[in-house]
Amino acid sequence: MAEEELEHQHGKARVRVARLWRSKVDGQPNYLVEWNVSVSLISKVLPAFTEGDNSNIVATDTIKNTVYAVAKECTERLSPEDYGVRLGKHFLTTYPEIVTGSKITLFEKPWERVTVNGQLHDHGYKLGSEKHTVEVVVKSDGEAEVTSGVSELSLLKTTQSGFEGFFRDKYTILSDTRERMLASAVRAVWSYSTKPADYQKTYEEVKDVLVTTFFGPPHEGVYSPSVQKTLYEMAQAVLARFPEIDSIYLNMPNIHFLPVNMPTVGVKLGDDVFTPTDEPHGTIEARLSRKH
Ligand SMILES: O=c1[nH]c(=O)c2[nH]c(=O)[nH]c2[nH]1
Repeated sequence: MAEEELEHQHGKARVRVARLWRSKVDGQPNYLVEWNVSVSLISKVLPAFTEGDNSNIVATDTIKNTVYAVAKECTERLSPEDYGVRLGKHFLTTYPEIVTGSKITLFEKPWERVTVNGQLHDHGYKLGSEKHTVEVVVKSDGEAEVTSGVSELSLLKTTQSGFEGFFRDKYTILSDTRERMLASAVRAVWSYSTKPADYQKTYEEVKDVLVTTFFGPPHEGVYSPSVQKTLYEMAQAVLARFPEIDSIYLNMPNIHFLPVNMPTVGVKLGDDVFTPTDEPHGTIEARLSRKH
C-alpha cells in the first residue's frame, strides 16, 4: 500500500436546543432562545477508521447530550457566540488526551417577544425572519476564533434602483433601466480582530447598519446603480462603524421582480404588476477586508 494520510473529523449536526431562563432578564420575566447546533471534533481516533478500534471515540450521541448539558450550565442569558465558545472549549478541556480541535456552527431561530395591546407579553413569543449565525473554531492551544453572521435578511425596495451601462453582446436582451424593484435575501458573515464587548449588541448593530445602508434615509432613500455597488457600500459601512470587525462577506442574491407584459393581447402591466421570481436569481457576493 502506498503511503497515505487520512484527515478525519466527527460530530453531530443540527442538534436543536431551546434554553429558557426563568429569571428576570432585561426587565422581562423570562427569556427564550432556540439554537440549532452542529459540532465537529478533530480527535485522535485514527485507529477507529483504520483498525475498527473505537476506544477513543467520543460518541456522537455523547456530543449531542453535551449540547444540552452545556446549555443547562449557562445559568445566565448569553449570546450564541458565547455559548459556542463555551461548548467548543468544553470538548478540549474534557478530553485533553483525545480532542485537539472543535468547530461549532449554530444559528438562532428568531423567536421574538410578542406585543399584545401595545405591551411586551410576559411569556409570549412569535417567529421573526432573519437568523443569527455563528461559527466558533477552537484550536489545539485552546484559542477560539469566532465569526458571526446573519442569514435570510430579506429586504425589498420598490424604487431607487436601476441597472444600466453593462456589457452587451449578441445574447444580451436586458434593457437599461433606472427604475426597478430591488430585493434580496442577504447573508452576511463577519470576523473580529478583537473580541467585541457584547456579541449580541454588535449583531443587532451590524444588522442595523446593513439595513440602513441598503435603504438610505426614510423619505429620499438612496439610489442603487447595481446590487454590486450597494453590497460594497453595505460592507464599507460595517467596517467604518466597527473597528473590531476585520472582514465581512456578503452574499446578496438578486431576487427579480419582473414586470408583467402581455403584448399579444395588447395589455401592458409593467408599471405595477410583477412576477416575483427567486429561480433563477442573480448571485452577487464579495468579501471586504481591512488591509494590514
Ligand atoms: O444589480 C445587478 N447586477 C447584475 O450583475 C445584474 N445582471 C442582471 O441581469 N441584472 C443585474 N442587476
